[in-house]
Amino acid sequence: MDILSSKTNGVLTLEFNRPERKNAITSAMYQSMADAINDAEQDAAVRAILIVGKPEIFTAGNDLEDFMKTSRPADGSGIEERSVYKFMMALSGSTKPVVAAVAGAAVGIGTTLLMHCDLVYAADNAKFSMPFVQLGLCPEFASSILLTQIAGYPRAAEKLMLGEAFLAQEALEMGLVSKIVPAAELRAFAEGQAAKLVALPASSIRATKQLMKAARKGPVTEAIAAENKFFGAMLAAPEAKEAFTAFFEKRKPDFSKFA
Ligand SMILES: C/C=C/C(=O)SCCNC(=O)CCNC(=O)[C@H](O)C(C)(C)COP(=O)(O)OP(=O)(O)OC[C@H]1O[C@@H](n2cnc3c(N)ncnc32)[C@H](O)[C@@H]1OP(=O)(O)O
Repeated sequence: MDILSSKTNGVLTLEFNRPERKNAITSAMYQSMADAINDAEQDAAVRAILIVGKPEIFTAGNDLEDFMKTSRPADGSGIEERSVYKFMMALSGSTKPVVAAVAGAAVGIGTTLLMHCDLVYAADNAKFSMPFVQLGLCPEFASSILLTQIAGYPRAAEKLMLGEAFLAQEALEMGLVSKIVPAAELRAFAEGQAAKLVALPASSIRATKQLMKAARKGPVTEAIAAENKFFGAMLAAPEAKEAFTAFFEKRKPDFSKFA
């Protein structure tokens, strides 16, 4: 099972469990997380959701083999049928509070998804990156506007254009994470925070989350649609093919031949 899913004491826990591939996320993994979150939405016994990885890796982002294999319409149409979209819509639309605990690398969508969670805890070994441009791609799932809101334009531009990785302390300073926790304590700490949410009045949590997210709902939906139009075309373009091939050939990509 590449995603471990369990419901215990009012918490749905989703755990990335593909360490041999650095928890890279396949279509099947997105689908299984989407199903679990949608199921939790209908289950009054679930009062919080916790997303975790392994102590050494949160996730290496979208599986690059999946990116290479999957052909999509270049105009970005049909996004609703894709499992990554189903997962991100389930996550960003969830009325339950979502806690994320990040240890090790959180790459690409691994960092993007955090912007759709409520409480984000980082281990002191956490490392974030959004190397979309390095892959010949562009930001997705509203990271183009959410990171800008969180971190301010110049810092967001540095992270989204240069795609350089940044550590837990910088993520805390820019407002991407709620707190840094020693790596050995991260899981227990995040579970404790989720347990606190479970004990609080669910209706108050729901209302608070709805109010806090209301202003960004429309812009997020619009950004996702706009990003997707670029993303679909870029995924099929030679720049991305060169980047994916270079990754698996363990060499630097050569973009010099593309205008
Ligand atoms: C819509 C969503 C968009 C996105 O999410 S875009 C982002 C896509 N992700 C990436 O570009 C990250 C690619 N991976 C990495 O950069 C590195 O990995 C890490 C920094 C995460 C870890 O580096 P290290 O510890 O040196 O591990 P390793 O030797 O590179 O990886 C171990 C095995 O895991 C496979 N793997 C790693 N990431 C992915 C991936 N994203 N998709 C598919 N496979 C992946 C490798 O190939 C390798 O495999 P083998 O042992 O056979 O050489």
